[in-house]
Amino acid sequence: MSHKSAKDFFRPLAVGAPQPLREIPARPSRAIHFFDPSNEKMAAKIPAMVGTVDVLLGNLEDAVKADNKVAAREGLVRIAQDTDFGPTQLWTRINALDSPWVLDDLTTLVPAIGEKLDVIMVPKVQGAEDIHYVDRILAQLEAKAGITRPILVHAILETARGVANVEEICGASPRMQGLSLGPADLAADRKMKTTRVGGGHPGYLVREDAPRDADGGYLYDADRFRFQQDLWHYTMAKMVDACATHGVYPYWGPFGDIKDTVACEDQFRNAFLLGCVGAWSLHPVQIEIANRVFSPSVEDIAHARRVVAAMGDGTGAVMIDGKMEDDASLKQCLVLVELAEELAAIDPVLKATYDAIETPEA
Ligand SMILES: CCC(=O)SCCNC(=O)CCNC(=O)[C@H](O)C(C)(C)COP(=O)(O)OP(=O)(O)OC[C@H]1O[C@@H](n2cnc3c(N)ncnc32)[C@H](O)[C@@H]1OP(=O)(O)O
Ligand SMILES: O=CC(=O)O
Ligand SMILES: [Mg+2]
Repeated sequence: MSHKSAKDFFRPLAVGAPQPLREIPARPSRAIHFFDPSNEKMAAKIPAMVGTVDVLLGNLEDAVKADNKVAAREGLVRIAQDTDFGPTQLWTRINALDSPWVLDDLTTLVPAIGEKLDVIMVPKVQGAEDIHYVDRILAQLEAKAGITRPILVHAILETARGVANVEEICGASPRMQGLSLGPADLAADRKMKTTRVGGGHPGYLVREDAPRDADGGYLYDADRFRFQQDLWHYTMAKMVDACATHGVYPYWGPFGDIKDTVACEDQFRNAFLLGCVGAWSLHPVQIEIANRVFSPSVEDIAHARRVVAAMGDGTGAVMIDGKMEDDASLKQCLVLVELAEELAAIDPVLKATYDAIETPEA
C-alpha cells in the first residue's frame, strides 16, 4: 500500500505537474502492438497501422539490441512527432530502472513527445518503490515541459518479488493504468525450467489414473489420457484480482510462437475469460487475433442483452433457456455489454456487427 496519506494521494508530485486522474479511462486496448523504432522496416509500417490497432508501443527495452538503444529512442521521438495517431494510443516500454538507458529514455521522451504519449510501460517492477520513483520523476518532467495531462504508468509483472508485491504495485500511484504478465522474464526469475515465451508446456500435465487388471493390479504401462495444465493460471488470477481491487487494467503479455496462431488465440482467450482486457502483439499477425478475442462475441452480446431486457429493474430471478438469471448474472452480462459499447465507439465494423443483433423485447 502507498505510504502517502489518503488526502495526498491525488496531489501532484511536483509544482506545476498536471492533476492526477481519479479514474483510469476505459480506453480499448485489445492489442498492444510492439515495434522496434530502430528497425527501419518495422518503423516504416507504423503510420499505416494507425486505426488498425488500439495501441502502438515503441519498445526500447528487451528485443532492442544494446547498440541500437539510442537509435530506438530517437526513432520513437521522430515517429511520434511525424504521425497523427488519431484514435490509436501511443505507448512506450522504457528500459529497466537499473539499466544505463532509462534516465535518458525518460528525460528525452517526456519533453519531446510527452503530450502524445498515453502510457509508459515499466519493465521488471519489483514493488511500490519502483512506481514511486517513476511517479515523481514523471511529475518533475511534466512540470518542466508544461505537459497538460498526466502520462499513465503500466507495470510488467515479471519478477517473483513483483508477483509477491502485486497489490502494492497496483495501488502505488494514481498514474497506474494497468499490469501485463511477462511470462518470459518471470519464468527466468522464478527459475522455472521452461524455454518459451508464454504458452503451455507438454511436461506440465496431469495423467489419467492407471486402469486395473482383473486382479486389481495397476496397469502402469497402459495408454492414459494426459491433460496439459496451464502454467500461468495462478499468476494471471492473482494479477486480475489485484487490478480489479485497484481499478487498473490487466493484460496478458507476449506469446512468442508467432507461427502457432491457434495456441496464441487460446492463450489470449484464457486471459479474456479470466478478466484481462488485452494482450501484446509482437507481429502483425497477432493483431487480428487480439482484436477478435478481446471483443465480446455476437452470441455473448445477444444473450447478455436478453438477460438485461428480462431483468427489468435488475433485481429478482428469471428463467432463460432453462437457466436461472439474477442480479449477479446480470452484472456479468453488463460487463460484456459495456465493453461492447466502448469497442463499438472506436471500431465501426464491430459497431455494425453489434447493431445488427436483434434486440429482444423487454
Ligand atoms: C519475450 C519478452 C518480451 O519482451 S516480448 C516484447 C519484445 N519483442 C518484440 O517487441 C518483438 C517484436 N517483433 C519482432 O521483432 C519481429 O516481429 C520478429 C518476431 C523478430 C519477426 O520478424 P520477421 O522475421 O521480420 O517477421 P516477418 O518476416 O514475418 O515480417 C513480415 C513483415 O512485417 C514486418 N514486421 C515484423 N514484425 C513487426 C512488428 N512488430 N511491427 C511492424 N512490422 C513488423 C517485418 O519487418 C516484415 O516487413 P517486410 O515485409 O520485410 O517489409
Ligand atoms: O517482457 C515480457 C516478458 O515476458 O518477459
Ligand atoms: Mg520481459
